[in-house]
Amino acid sequence: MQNRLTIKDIARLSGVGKSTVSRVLNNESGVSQRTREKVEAIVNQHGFSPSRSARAMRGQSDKVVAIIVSRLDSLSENLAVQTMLPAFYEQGYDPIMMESQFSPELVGEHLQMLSHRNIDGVVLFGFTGITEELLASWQSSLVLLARDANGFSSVCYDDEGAIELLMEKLYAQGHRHISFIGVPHSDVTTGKRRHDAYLACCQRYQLEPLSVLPGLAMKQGYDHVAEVLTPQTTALLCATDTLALGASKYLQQQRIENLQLASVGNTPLMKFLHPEIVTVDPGYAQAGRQAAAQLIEQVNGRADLRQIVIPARLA
Ligand SMILES: O=P(O)(O)OC[C@H]1O[C@H](O[C@H]2O[C@H](CO)[C@@H](O)[C@H](O)[C@H]2O)[C@H](O)[C@@H](O)[C@@H]1O
Repeated sequence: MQNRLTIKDIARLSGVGKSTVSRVLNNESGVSQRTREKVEAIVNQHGFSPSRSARAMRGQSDKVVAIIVSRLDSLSENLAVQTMLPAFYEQGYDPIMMESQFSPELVGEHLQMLSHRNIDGVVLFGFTGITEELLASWQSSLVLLARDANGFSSVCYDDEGAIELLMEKLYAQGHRHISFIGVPHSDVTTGKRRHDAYLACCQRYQLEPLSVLPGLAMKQGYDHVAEVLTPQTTALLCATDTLALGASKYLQQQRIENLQLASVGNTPLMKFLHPEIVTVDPGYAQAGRQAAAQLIEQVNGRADLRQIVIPARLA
């Protein structure tokens, strides 16, 4: 019933004009107490709420934001979303969740749909293939997470810093044969930046690098870890906790016990299963909070576009 009634119907049922109903709905002055109560009674009786399009035409906000994650099963993205949601709720925003599956086409479709729905803003977990052109009309109402783009607000992780901290720690522990399992360079952040940082550290510490870059999936960690294990290897640096979980299953099955694992993530699952692992916290929780705060400030005209980088820290 709620969706079928229009302001015109409420006006007719209340015996007043449309503009009076509009004033009551917007809590504006110029309406007598008696009329206000009469209109409110009709509104409540019929569970009426003005349509999205009517509100949009009046330039009013629905206080709805969209969060486009890349994968609903990503541990790291979930940690960021977990702090983002309360930050939005606190400010009266209803978040809706969508998934891109790393497809720029799907992001384009989602954004097009959202632009028809009077959405206030979007937090987009960015990835390789997302272009400034694709996001062009969202400049003031979008915050990118995990990736930056010219002319857009973003909250990024310090990929190089995270690897440097881990390499420093492993080197200080006496490891001189540190292998690396990561993600292909087509993925600029988790892939290229983390691997390049590993190679640079190997050069700095005069270590022989040995790496394999299978991808983001746990099974890939399991399937490929053997390729970087030699009789000399004493430590294995994993670009993500998920890869480390896959690798550790392999090590367990093969009863390889004297290898120090290290990874970027510090996710609760990793801490629970492998408290002995050396991890770096890239700041997923902080990133979620900051992205939500930036978006809210931005869409309310209280903040300029900002590029934020969350510092990594040893856990
Ligand atoms: O295995 P996960 O818990 O999913 O963590 C793996 C990495 O996920 C994130 O990076 C990936 O998604 C980003 C969008 O959120 C994308 O920009 C990046 O290219 C992907 O690799 C996260 O940013 C990394 O810190 C995680 O290590």
